[in-house]
Amino acid sequence: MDVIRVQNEQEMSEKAASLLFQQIQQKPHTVLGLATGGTPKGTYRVFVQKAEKENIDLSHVTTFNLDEYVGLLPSDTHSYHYYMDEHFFQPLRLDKEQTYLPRGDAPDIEQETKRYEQLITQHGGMDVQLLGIGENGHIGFNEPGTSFSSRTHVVDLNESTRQANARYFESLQAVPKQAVTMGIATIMGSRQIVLLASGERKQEAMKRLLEGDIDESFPASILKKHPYVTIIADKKALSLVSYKDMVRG
Ligand SMILES: N[C@@H]1[C@@H](O)[C@H](O)[C@@H](COP(=O)(O)O)O[C@@H]1O
Repeated sequence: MDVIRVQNEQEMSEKAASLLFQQIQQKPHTVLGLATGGTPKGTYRVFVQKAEKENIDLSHVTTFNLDEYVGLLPSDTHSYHYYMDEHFFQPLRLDKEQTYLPRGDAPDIEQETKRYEQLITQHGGMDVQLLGIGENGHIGFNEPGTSFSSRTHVVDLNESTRQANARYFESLQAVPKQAVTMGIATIMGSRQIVLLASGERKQEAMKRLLEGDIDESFPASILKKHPYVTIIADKKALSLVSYKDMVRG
């Protein structure tokens, strides 16, 4: 894993957006794997600004998001569909046919997990997958204990994850109890992975990621087995990491 240490969230966002642009420049038909949460918002903002300013052609890009809450309509302001429309798809004027998320409102949710996994396969998998990290090491919504061989599936969200995400809802009760997420093997199938982390809230997770063992109790640890992972993290997120020699920037 290549670790790039940056000063702050802004620098993290600029570096991440640049990586995405480089990828698209090299391969206009790029399949991007996208993430939600607070962490990638800055990356999307910088990306949108640069795409507009430089009039970058994104017409051949396809996107697949990691996850979606079960039971929310795409029009629900708390859904990841809505988040992506607001921060990325609409500002970039991407077509519905180029942007995919699992449907949390599908009548047959198990069937939806299979459909989504097949769609990813049909598109040849992701070229670059953007990831955040949960405080408990989850990636996508793959909670601790998820099999490393998992494909897109339905998960019961941990109480700690629901609490961490309650800030986006009116109350903890309003946070859905389930989600559809790409599995860990689905994520690992991406040809490149870029994991972002910012702020003190992530310092324990980054320490365990960089210094701990590969274990299903900490889902992100599997990334150590991927040949092409770039971690872009700010000083605060890396403040507990003692393997300074792993860290450049
Ligand atoms: N499903 C998302 C993850 O993809 C994200 O990485 C995590 C961290 O979110 P944040 O970036 O807001 O800390 O939150 C959610 O659980």
